[in-house]
Amino acid sequence: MLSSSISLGGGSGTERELRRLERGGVELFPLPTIDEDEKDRPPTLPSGEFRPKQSLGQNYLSDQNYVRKICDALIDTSEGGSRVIELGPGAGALTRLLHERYPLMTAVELDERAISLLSRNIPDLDIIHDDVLQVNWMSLARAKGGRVSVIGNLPYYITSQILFCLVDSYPAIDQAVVTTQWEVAERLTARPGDSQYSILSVVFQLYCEPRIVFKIPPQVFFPVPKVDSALVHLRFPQHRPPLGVDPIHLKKVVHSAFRQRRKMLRQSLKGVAHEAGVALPPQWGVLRPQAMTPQQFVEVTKILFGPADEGPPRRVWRKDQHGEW
Ligand SMILES: C[S@@+](CC[C@H](N)C(=O)[O-])C[C@H]1O[C@@H](n2cnc3c(N)ncnc32)[C@H](O)[C@@H]1O
Repeated sequence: MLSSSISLGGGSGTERELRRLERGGVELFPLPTIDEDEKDRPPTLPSGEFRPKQSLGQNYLSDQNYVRKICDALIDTSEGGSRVIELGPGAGALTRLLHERYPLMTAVELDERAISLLSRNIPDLDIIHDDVLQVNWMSLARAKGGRVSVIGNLPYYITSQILFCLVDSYPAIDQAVVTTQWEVAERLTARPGDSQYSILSVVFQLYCEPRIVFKIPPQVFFPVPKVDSALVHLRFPQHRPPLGVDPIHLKKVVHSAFRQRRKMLRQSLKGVAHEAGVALPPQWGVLRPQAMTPQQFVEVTKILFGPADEGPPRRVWRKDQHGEW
């Protein structure tokens, strides 16, 4: 049962109340109410529900302005929003507004406590109770009749892995509007020469068009994280030109090059070139990964392994185990 609620809308009174409840051993859980009259008020925090689990990356959105801004960044035109997929709805901060706009949306959540709460508060919400890393995006898009739009305030402990899953299933994805740590957003969008330029930059800029929509301050989450966040928009082009190489080979090249990011390719790709049985031409050997465009990584792969069909979408970029890069 939902019991007494207190406002999470900021102010020292709220903070004091939270600390008092915590000291009293009351389990806290930030739940935005779904009462029509309450729509524009700050979210509320009923006691007696459940405590945010750090192990599930549960930092809940507690600021209605940001809830609205995030939802506004998604434009999906499928009928009833049937192709909108929310990852990690939690207590429903985004879900409430998304479901108003996209009544046929689907949400994927692992935490049973959140699922039972959502089922009570939004009874006709379509929920998949599963690990987001187990979602078969190709089947889901087939079932939905087309490429899907992904949205979510992501659990940060698996952000990159979730995003790599989307890349591995690129034909199934139209767009993704997701929160990430600010540093991850910088890496996704960094250009050659930037200090944040990394594997993430190369891979995501080859498969989609990543863009930072806005910065998000820590204070709009509960519990308050230690880092800034960003809303990132990834647009997956419907007709991306084929890479012209086997993505498994490309992964070998990109990973080996960035494993020794300060070294020239003639050093960092020695093992890969040996495996391919090809000597890297000297003009390529003197390059360093930090200065290479994403397309140049494709070119090096082509030189070493030859041109190839990209093959069907499959697990290439995501790791086998949970974990960040
Ligand atoms: C950062 S919270 C966001 C909650 C809510 N959308 C909000 O903005 O307040 C991340 C959510 O992802 C869920 N989650 C964490 N790991 C998951 C996984 N592997 N599969 C599905 N959901 C997961 C958590 O339970 C939590 O509800």
